[in-house]
Amino acid sequence: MTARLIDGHALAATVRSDLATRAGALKARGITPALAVILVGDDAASAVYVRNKIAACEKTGIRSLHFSFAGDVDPAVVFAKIDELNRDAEVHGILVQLPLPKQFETDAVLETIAVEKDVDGFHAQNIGALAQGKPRFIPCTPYGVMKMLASINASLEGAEAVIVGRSNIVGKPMALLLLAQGCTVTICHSQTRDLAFHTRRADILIAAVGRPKMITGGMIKPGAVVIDVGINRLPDGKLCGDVDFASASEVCAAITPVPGGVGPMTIAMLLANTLEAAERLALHPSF
Ligand SMILES: Nc1nc(=O)c2c([nH]1)NC[C@@H]1CN(c3ccc(C(=O)N[C@@H](CCC(=O)O)C(=O)O)cc3)C=[N+]21
Repeated sequence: MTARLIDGHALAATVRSDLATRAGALKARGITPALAVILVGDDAASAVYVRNKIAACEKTGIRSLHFSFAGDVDPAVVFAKIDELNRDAEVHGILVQLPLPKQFETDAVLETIAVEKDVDGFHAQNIGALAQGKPRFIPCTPYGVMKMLASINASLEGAEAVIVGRSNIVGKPMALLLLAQGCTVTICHSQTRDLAFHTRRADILIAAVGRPKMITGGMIKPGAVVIDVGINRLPDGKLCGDVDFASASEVCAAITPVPGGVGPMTIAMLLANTLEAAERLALHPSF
C-alpha cells in the first residue's frame, strides 16, 4: 500500500487565500491586522522560522513587526517591549519565539502577553480555556494538524488517537483537541513502557518527540493516518521528521511529509489566529 500524501503547502495556500480576503475586509474598515514577533538570541533555526512567518504575513496582507534582542539581553528589556506591544492598539498579535535563552523564565514571559493578543495560544488562561472546551486561541501546530485531518475527512469520533510527545506547545493541546472531537486519546512519552504496543493501536498517530525517524512502519497500524510534527536536521543538512517516511508510507493510509507538512500549516494557523485577534479587537475595542 502506498499512502496518500497530505500536502501542507497546498493546504496552507488555501488557508492564506481565505485570510487574505478577510484581511482586505478589515483594511476597508481602516484596520490593518498586525503581528509583532520577538526574537531573542541568534539560534539559526529560529531565525529561519521567523523569516518564514514574516514572509507569510506579507503574502496575506498582515503587517509584521519584528524585534530582535541579543542572547544576553536583560529580561526586563523584553518585558518592557511586550508591555509596550500589549498597549499598542495597532498590534493585534504578539509572538515570542521559543526557545528563550536560559536567563528567561519562559512561563513568566508567556504570561506577560495580553491574553487577547496571545496568537500562539500559550498563555495559561488560553490553555485553560482550551481544556474547558471553550478555546479562544488554539496553539498553531495542533490547530494546523486538526485542519490537515479535516482535509482528508479523517473520522475522529471514537477513533483511537495516539500522541507521542507531551509538550505544552504540541502534545498536550493536541490531546485536548482530539478529545474534543471524540477520539479516545493516549499520550505516550519517554517513560512509556512499550511504545510500539500503543502506536500499533492508533487510527490517528501523531509524532511530536523530536527524534529523527523513531516511528517506523512496524509500529503503525495498517490504514492509520500518520501526522509527523517532528522537524529534525540530519548531519547532511537535510530535514526529516520523527517518522521513518519510507517504511511508514507502505503501511498507513495517509501521511504528512517533512518538510512541506505540518510546518507550513503551523505558520498558516498563526496568521489565522492573528486575523481572528484583529477581527475580535475590531468588534470589541475594549475586550
Ligand atoms: N512562540 C513560538 N511559536 C511557534 O509556533 C514556534 C516557536 N515559538 N518556536 C519554534 C517552533 C517551530 N515552528 C515551526 C514553524 C514553521 C516551520 C516550517 O515552516 N517548516 C518548513 C521547513 C523550514 C526549514 O527549511 O527549516 C517545513 O516543514 O516545510 C517549522 C517550525 C514554530 N515554532
